Amino acid sequence: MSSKEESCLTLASGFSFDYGNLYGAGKVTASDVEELAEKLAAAQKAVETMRATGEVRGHLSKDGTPERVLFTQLPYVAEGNLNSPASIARLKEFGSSLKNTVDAVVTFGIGGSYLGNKVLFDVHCGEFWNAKSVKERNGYPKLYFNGNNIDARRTADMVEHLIAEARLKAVHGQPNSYKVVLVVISKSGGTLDTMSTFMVMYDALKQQEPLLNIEVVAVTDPAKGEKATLLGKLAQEQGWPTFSVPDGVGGRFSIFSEVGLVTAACIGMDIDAFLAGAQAMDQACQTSDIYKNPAKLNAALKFIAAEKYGRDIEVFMPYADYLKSVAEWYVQLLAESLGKRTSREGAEVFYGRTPIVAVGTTDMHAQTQQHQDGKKDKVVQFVKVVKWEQDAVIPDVFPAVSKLSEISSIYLSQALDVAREANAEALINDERFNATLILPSLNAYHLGELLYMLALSVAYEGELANVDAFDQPGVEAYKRLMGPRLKALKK
Ligand SMILES: O=P(O)(O)OC[C@H]1O[C@H](O)[C@H](O)[C@@H](O)[C@@H]1O
Repeated sequence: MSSKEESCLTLASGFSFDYGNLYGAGKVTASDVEELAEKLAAAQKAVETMRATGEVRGHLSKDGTPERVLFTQLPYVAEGNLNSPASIARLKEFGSSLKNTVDAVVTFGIGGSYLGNKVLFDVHCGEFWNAKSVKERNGYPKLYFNGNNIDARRTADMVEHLIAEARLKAVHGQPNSYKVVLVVISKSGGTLDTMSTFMVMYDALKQQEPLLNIEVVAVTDPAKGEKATLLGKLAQEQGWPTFSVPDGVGGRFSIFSEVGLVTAACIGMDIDAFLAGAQAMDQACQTSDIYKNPAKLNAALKFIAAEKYGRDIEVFMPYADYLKSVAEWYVQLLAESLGKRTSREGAEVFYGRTPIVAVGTTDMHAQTQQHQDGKKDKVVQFVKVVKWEQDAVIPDVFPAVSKLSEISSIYLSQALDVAREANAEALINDERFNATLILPSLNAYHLGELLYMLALSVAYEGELANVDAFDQPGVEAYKRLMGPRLKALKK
């Protein structure tokens, strides 16, 4: 099992996990994995139970009551499920209703209410979406993100920018027709970052009426009455349409729920393909054979790499600019799921692998020195895209300059891949563990596979490390200090 060809798990779709530089002699060995057999069998059972019933041993909600974990249901669109045919149809209708009628959408959210949405935007829209014409955007609106920080300058800039756009439209003969939809996303419904920037922008843009028209959509916990979130109550009072962050789906798993799908709908991304990719991955991960189950294998190898070989930093390094946000999404997933002070029985364990964001080739010119020569405490997780939709050949524009002429006639994607391969090989030549996730192309389906595999992987690793992968009690410490200080400021 240690030869290169055997150390690559490939699914029917072509999605692969190449773990040859993480597994074998001098790396995590087959006997390391065998030694873990008992824990792996228990983890398999626990994940199966979670999938069937939502029950996860020891998992409690913020208020200390047992809470189900339901994200594994999200890829399955069915009557009575969290994503039902009716809910998906409603999302699509919402997306269509924006076409050629809404100029810009601003989504407000942070953490799990932002990071996944940014991934979908980057992969579907790329960097220049907002600079494209309505026709080039297929009628869909421009899309901006806010609330993912409390940044006064950027928030003011965004207000100014939207007003300038509305004025420009007026100058071009369409006065008072600029329409903005503010999509406010918060599971808890009261997050400072999200709500403060929303309130600033809502007020500033409202003051510009009728130059601008504002509509608000809320995405929050669907509880009604007394239990409704602050955002939910506000939406009810103001008559704003709402979408749900369902019970049992934590923020960092919510990309497959209406949280992520509402953004997908706003930009015309293929929701069905995205969920189909996630579903295919969920099915692939139902086998107990670790060498056929990508999420379980990833979890086991990384867990052993950390516990036995001290490699408890994971550098997530896609070779693609538009996948940088996947690395940022993964930071929350790994940090909040596995960075835990105590085991499920309450003993201090201080578990966790520290996530680092990197992008190839960019960070080969910045971080790689450290990965290659620094402490041997990392696993570098590469992501490779096989087929690029656009791919330029480097032209021989300066034939007299031999160094430049030498790289001509090569595709940019080939140069990128050679760089990745060389990086991976140089690292493993010095026993620096790495692995590569391979996407046949950058589309909604393979993105669904990738994100779901990573989400399910932390569920397995939580079991192996015996920590609750679905809470985040550590984030309450600063919140307890912050609350009274905010109140004091008001006085
Ligand atoms: O969706 P919200 O309730 O606004 O929460 C946004 C984020 O807030 C906190 O920081 C939590 O630690 C995150 O897990 C969560 O994703």
